[in-house]
Amino acid sequence: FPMEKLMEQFLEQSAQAEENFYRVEEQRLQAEDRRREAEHARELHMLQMLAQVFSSGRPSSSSSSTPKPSPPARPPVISSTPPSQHTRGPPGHLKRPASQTDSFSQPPSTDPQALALPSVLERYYSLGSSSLGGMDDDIVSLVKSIVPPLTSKKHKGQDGRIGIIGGCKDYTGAPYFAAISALKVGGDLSHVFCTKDAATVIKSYSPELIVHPVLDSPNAVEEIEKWLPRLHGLVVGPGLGREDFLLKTAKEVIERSRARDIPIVIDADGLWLVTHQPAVIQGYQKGILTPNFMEFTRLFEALHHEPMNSSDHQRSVMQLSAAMGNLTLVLKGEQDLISDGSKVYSCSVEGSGRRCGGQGDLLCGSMGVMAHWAHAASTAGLIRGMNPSVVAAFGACSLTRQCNNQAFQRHGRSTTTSDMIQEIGPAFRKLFES
Ligand SMILES: NC(=O)C1=CN([C@@H]2O[C@H](COP(=O)(O)OP(=O)(O)OC[C@H]3O[C@@H](n4cnc5c(N)ncnc54)[C@H](OP(=O)(O)O)[C@@H]3O)[C@@H](O)[C@H]2O)[C@@H](O)CC1
Ligand SMILES: Nc1ncnc2c1ncn2[C@@H]1O[C@H](COP(=O)(O)OP(=O)(O)OP(=O)(O)O)[C@@H](O)[C@H]1O
Repeated sequence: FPMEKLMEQFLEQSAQAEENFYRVEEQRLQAEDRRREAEHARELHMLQMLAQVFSSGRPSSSSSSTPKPSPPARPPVISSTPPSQHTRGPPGHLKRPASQTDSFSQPPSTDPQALALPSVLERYYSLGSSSLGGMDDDIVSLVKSIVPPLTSKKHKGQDGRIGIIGGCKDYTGAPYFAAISALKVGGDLSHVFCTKDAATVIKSYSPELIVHPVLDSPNAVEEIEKWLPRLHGLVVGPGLGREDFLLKTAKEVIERSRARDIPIVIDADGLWLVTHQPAVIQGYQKGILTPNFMEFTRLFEALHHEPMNSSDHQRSVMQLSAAMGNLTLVLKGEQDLISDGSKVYSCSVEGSGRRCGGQGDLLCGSMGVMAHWAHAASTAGLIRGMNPSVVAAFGACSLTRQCNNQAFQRHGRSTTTSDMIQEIGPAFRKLFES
């Protein structure tokens, strides 16, 4: 019947049309695959180039305890520079401060690969900070590798005996925060060397701390020096105050700790001392300074005898670190900028908008322990190609910010540093043990 024939034709035509559709769709998908593969290969190539640039710019970890000779007059131009120049792309919290001068800029390039590099770098960094992917992943895995395993073979003290130089009549909270944070991160013993009138107060906060009321005694340096052979790390400054006698004691303790090759983190009033006498720590590769913006500006202007260019923090951090003899420097802020004078690392782990006092004490206390772990790991050959002080700084910054984030989720506006300290364990597990 004609009707049957028509139907047959119709079915044939629709089968044909369907086949054509699938053929075209398959071709389209194959073309898409080829395009993706080409893009992937190009990015891989760019990342390899980037890795080469980074590895050629990395400082040697073997130089950890040897003071470097004279610092370069101008920080070297290295791989971290391009991200500071890009103007499009990453979300606000990932952006590097834009360079205002051209002293860090590369000459214009006609090489297509070089032209493509900024966009890959941009992607590389934007993968980085918020998700702990990309470059942050590399450093986070280094931080993981310095964390000592918990085994039944160890005795008390092996995972870190940390000394805090600070605590006076006015400030008892700061040394407590630093010392308890050192313990909560995984250090075994925390010693606080404070003034007599601060000691009972600090002891009463916590039975976990060992408190020595010696900082204002006439033979303070000798009293503290007795403990130095037992200490793995020193944190100088939280709640120290600025009295001349206390600063003089702190200075001599730093010098004697340096002579013993002990990692030293300097914060708060310790930075006041460094601002007036930079030589006390200059060139010491196991030293880390942790200034907030105010402390950084003071230190920068003292060393450079000129106002800081506050629109290019990245450059200023490199400059100051170089002027301090390639000391590791952490400029705390919306992003923490970490540099040992050769390049700048940014830690942007999400924190919160809550800025209660004492967060810097948590940071420097935990950094004291991590500095010990990082240098011990470096000596054991566990981390290569990266300055151990930078690894420790990055670890402590990530941890502090993560604690801030977690505490804020629970307590919101009423978050205090004590709430953040409660979060050290879970935050540490999340970042470094998962
Ligand atoms: N519970 C305790 O015991 C605690 C004790 N602590 C101990 O106190 C001691 C003194 O330390 P410190 O930081 O208050 O002194 P200092 O450097 O003179 O700064 C003061 C001025 O700087 C400014 N300013 C600060 N940050 C800034 C920024 N990011 N960006 C810009 N500006 C900034 C700010 O100026 P303002 O905004 O008020 O005009 C502020 O007035 C030290 O021993 C420390 O350990 C603390 O650890 C807290 C918990
Ligand atoms: N705007 C910000 N956003 C997110 N985190 C921040 C911000 N500012 C500082 N932090 C974090 O808070 C920590 C302490 O930095 P802060 O600038 O409060 O130090 P500080 O002023 O020396 O502290 P303290 O009150 O102990 O003296 C750092 O680890 C930093 O990462």
